[in-house]
Amino acid sequence: MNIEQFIDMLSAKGISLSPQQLQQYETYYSTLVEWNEKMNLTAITDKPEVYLKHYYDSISAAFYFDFNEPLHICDVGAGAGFPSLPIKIAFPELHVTIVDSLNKRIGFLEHLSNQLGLKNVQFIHDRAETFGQKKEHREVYDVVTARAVARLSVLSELCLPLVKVGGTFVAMKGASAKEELDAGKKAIAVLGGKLDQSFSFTLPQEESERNILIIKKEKATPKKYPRKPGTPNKTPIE
Ligand SMILES: C[S@@+](CC[C@H](N)C(=O)[O-])C[C@H]1O[C@@H](n2cnc3c(N)ncnc32)[C@H](O)[C@@H]1O
Repeated sequence: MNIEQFIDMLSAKGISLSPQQLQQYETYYSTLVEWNEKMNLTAITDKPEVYLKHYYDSISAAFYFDFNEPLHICDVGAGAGFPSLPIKIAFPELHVTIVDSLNKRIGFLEHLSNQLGLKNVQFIHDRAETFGQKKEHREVYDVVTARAVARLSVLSELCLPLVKVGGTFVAMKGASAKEELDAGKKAIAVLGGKLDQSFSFTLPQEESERNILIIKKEKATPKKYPRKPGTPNKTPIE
């Protein structure tokens, strides 16, 4: 996907980008590729592929969920910033907290955020299992996002405790979404969530299936979740 196609396809979805926002995506790309030489951030480095499989794919969540409000989102296991940073560039009013268990990636995100001049972003080095037990992060986020982090049953245990009651967990999944949903139904219910809607689509210019699951937080998550890493006999809630 070249930049003109990126602009046109987003515009067709009602998302228009200013020259400054387009410059931010360009700076994101050059910083990502530069730091990727020193550390493992992404296997995708070809520019049109980054625009399609990282930026456009990340922003596709906004085709199904309205980010056009000053919501506070938490992105669990964002790695090199996906999906939350492409979304933040497109919707600058958002407040974004990223939690990732790999400190090197947090270092990259801090540098990137300075390069991009992002405001209202926070990067935290922690495991979601411990982060979600901290009072200041538990059940406070309007929206929690996650892409390519874990199976839905496990991911729900990491993400739903962070969502405030009435808020939303947006899980970005591949072709295994239906099977993961079947296996994850119990976990979602135990953790206080309920599947509201799911959307299946393919990215432009390629065939692989994408699924966006919109899971509403209906009631508080029991205090024992998320269980700590190393909890004896810990198996997914399935
Ligand atoms: C495969 S990468 C995906 C990164 C990004 N979400 C994307 O779509 O490109 C998974 C990321 O999740 C982080 N991660 C895995 N388990 C985690 C946990 N329990 N708590 C916090 N971060 C975690 C890893 O450090 C890694 O950066």
